[in-house]
Parts: sequence; structure tokens; C-alpha cells
Amino acid sequence: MAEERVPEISPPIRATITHVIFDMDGLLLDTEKFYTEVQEKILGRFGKTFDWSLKAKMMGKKAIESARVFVEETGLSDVMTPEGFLEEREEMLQQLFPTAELMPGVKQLISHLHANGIPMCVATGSHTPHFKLKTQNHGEIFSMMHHVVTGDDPEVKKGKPSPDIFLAAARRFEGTVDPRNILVFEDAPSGVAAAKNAGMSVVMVPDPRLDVSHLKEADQVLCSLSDFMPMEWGLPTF
Ligand SMILES: O=P(O)(O)OC[C@H](O)CO
Ligand SMILES: [Mg+2]
Repeated sequence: MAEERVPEISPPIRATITHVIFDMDGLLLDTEKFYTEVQEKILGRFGKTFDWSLKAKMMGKKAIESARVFVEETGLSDVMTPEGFLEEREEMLQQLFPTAELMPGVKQLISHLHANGIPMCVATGSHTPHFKLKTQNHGEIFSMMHHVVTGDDPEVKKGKPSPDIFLAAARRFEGTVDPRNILVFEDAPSGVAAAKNAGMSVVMVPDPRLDVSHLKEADQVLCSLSDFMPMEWGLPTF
């Protein structure tokens, strides 16, 4: 009797991933809303409104780079310097950051990858003092990371969309890791571009208010980290 063949039902593998890099703000932590709130307040003082086309240009970048975008794009450069903008928002942000909460699906995904021995790290445009404020209640999640690269790291000469931060993050894993075997998770257009510039695959989990034109470069776009299917990337299934 002929042997019965079981039909192949698994989706094709998109890439063979061995290492994972996570963005932080807006991806692991629900902190982008704090930047939005504070920037709305500052612009409100000048009778202007903060919109998502400006947000898209600012998010993911180093503080000073995003501050330059803010004053130029809002036409406030005659009345406010990028440094002045950072100073004005700092006190408000320092109050908000310690209340940061995890985004949906973070705990489940990171615990799963950690339990299966997948090396992971964080690459965030945030500088060290802000990183500490934001993560102070999330030690368990961040302790599962092999390392963290922040925007003020000396190897990060330029912020996202430069590939600097992701290439520095890749170099700090054990051994030599081919960028093609690295999967980046990002929420920001500049971060997706940085990952592609580094030769890596990228899953984007964008805020639904971002215009769809910003989603084109990502290899996969998900509504939530909870929707991630590790099997599609050659990673151990849940
Ligand atoms: O999204 P991240 O973690 O690179 O952080 C960037 C800024 O701090 C916020 O947009
Ligand atoms: Mg981000």
C-alpha cells in the first residue's frame, strides 16, 4: 500500500534568524505617548498643533537630532533652539518616564525567546539617563537581554536611520553574526530604515496613526508583538 503523504501546511520561512534586536520606545515600552504629550503642550504654547507627519520624522532619533527636526519643521527656529526645546521638555519627561508600561505581547515574546536560548539585545535612540528612568520598573524583561546599546554610546556616531546603532548592537553578540541572520523589531520609520541600512530583516509594529506610506520598507508589519509568529522566521515556535 502506498504511504500516505501529509500535506505541507507551514508558511514559508522568511529568513533564518539566530539573533534578535529590539527597539525600545514605542516597541517594548509605551513611551512614545509621553513624547507626543509633551510636544503637543510645547506647540500649544505657540498656538500650533502637533501632528503625526511631524511625529513620524522625529520618532526613533537621538534627542538632539529629533529636536532639530522639531524646531525647523514647526517654524519655531527663530524663537527656540533645539537645546532650548530639549530643556523645556526634560522636566515633564522625567515625571512621565518612570510610569512607562510594557507594550502588549512583550513579556510573552521575550520570555519565550529567552527560554529557547535566542540571544537578544536592545538598541534604543534614548540616552543612558532616560533609559534608566524608563526601565526602572522592568528589570526582569531587560535582564533577559545580552546587552543594551543606547543613543549616547560612543559607537553610535549618527542616530537612526544610520545603521550605526544596529551594527554596534550586532558586534556585541558572542562571535561573528551575519546581519542577514538578525531580526530587528521597530516601531519608527527611521528605525526600520536603520535596520535595512544595516542589512537586517525588520518587523515593524507601528502606531496605527502613522501614515501607511511609512510602512513600505519593513519586511513584515504587525498590529502587535502578540501577532508575531516565530516559526515564519525560523525561530522556535510558541
Ligand atoms: O525608539 P527608540 O527606543 O530608538 O527611542 C528613540 C527616542 O528616544 C524616542 O523616539
Ligand atoms: Mg521606537
